Amino acid sequence: MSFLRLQAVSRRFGQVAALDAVDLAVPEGSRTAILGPSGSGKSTLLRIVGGFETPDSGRITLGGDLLAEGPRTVPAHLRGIGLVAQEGALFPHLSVADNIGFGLPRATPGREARIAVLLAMVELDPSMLRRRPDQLSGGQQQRVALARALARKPRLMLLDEPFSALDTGLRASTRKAVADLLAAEGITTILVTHDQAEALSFADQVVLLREGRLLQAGKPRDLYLQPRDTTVATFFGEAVILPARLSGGWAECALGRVPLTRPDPRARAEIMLRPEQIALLPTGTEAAEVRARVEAVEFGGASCGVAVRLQRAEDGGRAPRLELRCSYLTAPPVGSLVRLAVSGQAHPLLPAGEGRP
Ligand SMILES: Nc1ncnc2c1ncn2[C@@H]1O[C@H](COP(=O)(O)OP(=O)(O)OP(=O)(O)O)[C@@H](O)[C@H]1O
Repeated sequence: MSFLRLQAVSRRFGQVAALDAVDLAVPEGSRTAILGPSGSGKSTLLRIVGGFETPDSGRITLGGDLLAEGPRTVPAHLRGIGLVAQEGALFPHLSVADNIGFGLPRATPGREARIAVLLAMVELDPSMLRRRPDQLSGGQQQRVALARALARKPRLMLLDEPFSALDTGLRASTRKAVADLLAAEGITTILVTHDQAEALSFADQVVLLREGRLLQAGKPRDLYLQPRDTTVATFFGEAVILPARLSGGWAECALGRVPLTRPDPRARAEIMLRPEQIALLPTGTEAAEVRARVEAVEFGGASCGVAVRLQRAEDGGRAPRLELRCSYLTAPPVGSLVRLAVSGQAHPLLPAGEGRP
């Protein structure tokens, strides 16, 4: 059952529809990542859920309680929602202990012990309690901000790009620590991020917004392997998109006959595969094999980009060029002939804008 529910939530700023009739269901204890290009409405959505912004129309409920019905809203401090912002926004003049304990009244029994437990939960050393925020690293500051948000035992945690100021290694380890902690505590969480890989690895549900509209919501694997249309497909990484004839759950395309992820009643459609589904192998002697000529190889560390031109076209068009990947250890030379082996299924795409939820 969904814990947080948004129904037809809209918000305009002058001519701009920051959110346009967004429906969203977030199950209890789950982690949802909101993703989208700059200006797509991610922060507006988070701020409306947190109670820092008011919707023009639509309805929001949390655990059955009404939070907003159009512009009539419950104030932020009565929602039981925690927020960790991009820069942590710690109080610079307060110690770590006082930052964490900020929302706990001084007279709370066991206050000091609770602060110590919260610090341990975010895996910081007790010696840090007396430090000020400027004596901590960026990752440590974000952990303190999380501990502060956890102190009031929120029903819902909102994370607004909390890892974006951290460098790559620290970012991954902090993200994992935060994800593990929130899962262990069973706290329903919404993360706003620009980072596709972060969204796919952090969340149970990924939501893609564009221009205030929800393009697709689903499990990370489904958004990656079964995107609704080309926009969603290319947002989540490199995609091989080819025209195909469809019949009986199969696609006939320049890569041969490939099974579909689901039956599709259309006779023709574009299909999508991820580059890692296509292996580059030495050519054999089979006449039916799919062959391609290597046109370019780009070294990229662990994996190389390999551009190949298929030797066959569908319907007499120009043979497609595919951008594939392989290990630098097995990268074929430019100009050589290779065989392509497809694994998994191809996903039929809808024309842009069709069949939105
Ligand atoms: N207070 C405001 N006044 C006017 N326009 C606003 C306001 N807040 C947001 N907008 C506009 O609403 C749209 C959505 O903004 P929002 O900040 O939600 O996007 P975002 O996806 O979070 O972007 P970013 O990734 O750049 O933070 C943008 O066009 C933005 O300019």
